[in-house]
Amino acid sequence: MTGHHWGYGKEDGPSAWHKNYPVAQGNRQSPIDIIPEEATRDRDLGPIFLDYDRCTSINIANNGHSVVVEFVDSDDRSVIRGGPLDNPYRLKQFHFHWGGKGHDGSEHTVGGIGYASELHLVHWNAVKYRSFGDAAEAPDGLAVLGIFLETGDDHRWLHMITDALFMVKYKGSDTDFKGFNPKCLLPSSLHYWTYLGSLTTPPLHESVTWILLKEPIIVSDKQLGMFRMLLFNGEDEDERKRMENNFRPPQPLKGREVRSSN
Ligand SMILES: NS(=O)(=O)c1ccc(NCc2ccco2)cc1
Ligand SMILES: [Zn+2]
Repeated sequence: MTGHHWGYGKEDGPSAWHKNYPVAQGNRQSPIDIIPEEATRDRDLGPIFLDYDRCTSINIANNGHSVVVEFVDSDDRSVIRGGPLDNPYRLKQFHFHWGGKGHDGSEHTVGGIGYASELHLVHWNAVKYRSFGDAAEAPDGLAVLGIFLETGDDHRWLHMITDALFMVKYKGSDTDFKGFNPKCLLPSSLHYWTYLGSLTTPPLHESVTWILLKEPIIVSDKQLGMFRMLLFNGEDEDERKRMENNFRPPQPLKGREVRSSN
């Protein structure tokens, strides 16, 4: 891996990340396999609140690892709060992880079962830290809301995203993406599992309070197939590598507790 280039291939994929990022073998790595019957039902664990009504999306981009929608995070206009969180955390971006055609591509698994895809809404603790970068290096710096995607009928709002993917086919491309509220991507229930973990891609910082919704959203095979039109490589590179299987497999639990909302 020249420099700190990493990917999802045989040579630069998750099994090689520890060479440049030794924390890959740390004690609070993500994702994990969630075993529902082993999760602790914690009566003190209240509901989460997603105040996204004044959220401001900026753009959609292909960063060579996933497709990312970024938000204005210079004030508390869109935050997640409650549940396991002691402060409100500001929404910074969301992105997806997915598999190859007919293959699962979620990062977390539930009772050893994967989903077709997983959506991550990334938030940072702006009460305690001055920037996302600083928060990303702190044990209570980030909160990522994970939502599983299961295949079935078309998702009524996902087309807003899939319609824009042709504009960001190549690594390093981005385009305006204003007025998108991720509330439209939530399932009906906000019941969740939560545990202390890490970023699931390098730099793999152990700074994430994970909040995983139990109820998946339903998207169609066709919609998911649109994500596979994206490429890992830039327009200038001669090799065309379809962006798929951009997920890290489950990591050792190392004695961590997984809690369940009521
Ligand atoms: N898949 S995820 O939700 O755990 C996730 C979320 C955000 C980042 N950001 C990468 C980063 C953080 C600091 C510098 O660069 C990486 C991974
Ligand atoms: Zn992610």
